[in-house]
Order: sequence, then C-alpha cells, then structure tokens
Amino acid sequence: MQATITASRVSGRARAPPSKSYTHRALLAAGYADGAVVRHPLVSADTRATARAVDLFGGETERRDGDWDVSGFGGRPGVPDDVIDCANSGTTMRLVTASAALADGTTVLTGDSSLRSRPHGPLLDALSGLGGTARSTRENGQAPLVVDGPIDGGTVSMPGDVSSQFVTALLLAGAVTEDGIEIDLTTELKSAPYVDITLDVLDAFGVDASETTAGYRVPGGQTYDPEGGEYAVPGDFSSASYLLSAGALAAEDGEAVVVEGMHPSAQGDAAIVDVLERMGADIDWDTESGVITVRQSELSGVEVGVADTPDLLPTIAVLGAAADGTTHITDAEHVRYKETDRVAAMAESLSKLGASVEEERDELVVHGGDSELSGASVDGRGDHRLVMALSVAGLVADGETTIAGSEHVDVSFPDFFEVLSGLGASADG
Ligand SMILES: O=C(O)C1=C[C@@H](OP(=O)(O)O)[C@@H](O)[C@H](O)C1
Ligand SMILES: C=C(OP(=O)(O)O)C(=O)O
Repeated sequence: MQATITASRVSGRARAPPSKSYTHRALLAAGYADGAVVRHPLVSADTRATARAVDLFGGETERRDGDWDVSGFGGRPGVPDDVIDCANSGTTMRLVTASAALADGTTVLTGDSSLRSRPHGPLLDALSGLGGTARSTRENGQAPLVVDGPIDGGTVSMPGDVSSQFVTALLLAGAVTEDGIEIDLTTELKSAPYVDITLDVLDAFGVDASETTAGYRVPGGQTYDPEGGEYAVPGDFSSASYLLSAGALAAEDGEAVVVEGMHPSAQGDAAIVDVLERMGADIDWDTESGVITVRQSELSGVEVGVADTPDLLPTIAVLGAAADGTTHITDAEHVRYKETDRVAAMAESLSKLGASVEEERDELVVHGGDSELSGASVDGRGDHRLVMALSVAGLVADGETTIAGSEHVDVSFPDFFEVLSGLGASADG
C-alpha cells in the first residue's frame, strides 16, 4: 500500500497506542505466571507474534473486551509443536529465543526477511554458555534459529552495544532457571531504558532482578505472580513522538495537538518531550493527567544522542530537516540494526524530500532550513517507523508526498493514519 500525504495543518486531541515494549513483556510474563489479564495492551502485528509464541509454549492468549487474557504455560515453556514465526518483531525473537532455551527439547524460530537479517549472535552465544545450544541455521547469527534446552542458569559475558533485548531476554528467562543468570556486559549497554522497562514489569510480576556493577542479575527459582492477577500497559512514547512532532511542526495557528494517555513510565522515549522543548517547541506535559499539549513553533537544530533512545532517530531527523540550523543525531550506530538501517534510510529519504543530510557510521547530520522540503515519492522500506516519521515530514513538505509500504504501521501503531487524519491531516494510508 502507498500513503499519500499533502501539506496540511493539524489540531485536536488524540491518544497514542499502548506501549509495544510493555505489551511484549507483559504477555510473556503472564505466560510464565499461572496467567494474567493484560489490560489495555497494544494489539499489533509485533505483539501478536509474542502472543503466538506464548500459545506455542503451551499457554493460551485470548482477546477479550480490549484486554488480553493469558493462561500461563506454568513456569517453564513446553516444546512448541510448530516453528515460531516472529514476523517482523526483533523483541519477540530475542525474548522468545531465551524462553525457548528453558524448554526440554528443540524450538525453531524464524521471521520475515527483515528479521532474518538482524543480529542475534551474542544471545545465541550466551545461551550456549549457559548449557543449552542455540544456533543460526546459516551460522551467521541470523534467523532461522534452532534452540535446544533446558538451561540451568549461570554467568555469561556479553556485549551490550548490539541490542539491549539480549539482556531483557535473559532476565525474563533467568528468573525461572535453577541457578539464576548473572550477565556481565563487556561493552557499554545501548538502549538501556528498555532494560528498565523489563525491571519494571518483572517487579510488577513479583520477580526480583537488579543492576550490578558489571551488568544485571536475576536470581533463579522465582515465580511470576502479578498483583491482582492483572497488569495495565501504559501509553507508548515512541508512537506519541509522531503526533507530538506533527503538532510542533504543523499545528494550526492558535490551536494545539493534545496527546492523552502519556503517564510517566520507564520509557526512555519520553525524552521526545525534552528534545522538542530544546528545539524550541511550545510543549507542556502534565504528568499527573498524562496529557501533553504542543503548539506549532519555529524549531532550531540541536545535538541529540540516541544511545538510550534509538527509536526516536527517524522522528528527530524529520524535526531537524524542518528546523532552522543543524541537528546532530549522535551515538546512532545501533540504529542500523533495526527493521532496516534507519541511519542510511533516513539520510536517503530526507535527501529525496530536499533536505541536506550527511551520514556517518554513528551519526546523522541534518541541515535544516537550507531549503524548503518538497513532496516526493519515498520508500518506507518495510519499516513502520520510517513510514510514520516520513508522514510527519509530508505535512510540511510542499505539495504531495507518497510513501510506499504504509501498511507496515500495523507493527506498532495500526491506526496511525486514522489518528493523523483525525487531527485534520490530509493523510491517506
Ligand atoms: O526491548 C524493547 O522493547 C526494544 C528495545 C530497543 O531495541 P535494542 O535494544 O535492540 O536497541 C528498541 O529499539 C526496540 O524498538 C524495542
Ligand atoms: C526496532 C523496533 O522493534 P523490534 O526490535 O522489536 O523489531 C522498533 O519498534 O522500532
């Protein structure tokens, strides 16, 4: 499918979808538990992949009245009676691979072509070091993956600069091993707030895990047991970043874009509020009510490190292209390991829209204000975040912008185009 965006102004109230990261973890944690009701979950292609894995491990996930009702698989996962298809979801593949290593038998995992090109080597090595065997069928660290368990736990050394999801995966699984898991990180941890989200969910499910001087540890022999048998998912700040940026760039004069459901949580991507403020946006976050209000302002370029917030890179790149002056997005190398290489993809797409962009290995430099953005045909490269960020660019690009592959918003924000149109944008996805 192709989205068509015409330069337009926006205003009004909207709600960002529930957090993808919290939903994945809550579904799997509910699987490890006797079960739980996951309230207000994100129902999207990625979280459906995790629900499928919980089912294949012997749990049962059922959607009821907007909640996800999960019957657990009782501590240790069973051996799946089919291959686990993780579709486009890196989070599913990493978290489920470590869970599979608890099963007494063999699990096979695969995904779409994007996921089959992403790195999993450090997690496979870690699981093999813990007494299981975990390998890539092509011996290149990429899926399809074959995992044999069970592991008993122990200590592993692992790099932290490829994906924090390896740490998350080991913490979730480690709690039900006999010996627990101690993770010593050999390189700096990127995307660290996502491990905070994991610790937050583990805590809510009564599981103890903590940061150490060298990394993280989770004691074994624990039981997942959520208070009251339920867990409520907060709103998603990565998804909200598109709506807030639409407001900062294109809110109608005298009007605002108001995004609801934005209560504070462990999400690092809440930093989008700070980034917009530093760029000069008129933005206000009422943390009590979870309401963020943003009005259109002239923005200026800034320097932003995305070590902790890789998913904000496409959004910030678009803001930089529409701002005055230069925006440096630094510490970005790990953003190349996502659904597509987002550093290269944003450089290419924004250049097509008329921006002047320089790409370094771990940095994107966007020179805004040199020329007006003008509508063009760009490719979302099968990546939901490219599609959504480029749609926001389309609001302020002269004329018409078309984006190929708009259906991929289904991964994290299925009704993105309806919400954007509801704010008055001329956006047909
Ligand atoms: O654990 C998670 O929920 C996520 C962690 C991050 O990935 P990395 O840790 O691979 O950077 C992030 O980019 C992804 O969208 C979601
Ligand atoms: C990278 C992302 O997710 P995942 O790693 O789960 O595919 C994302 O949502 O931007």
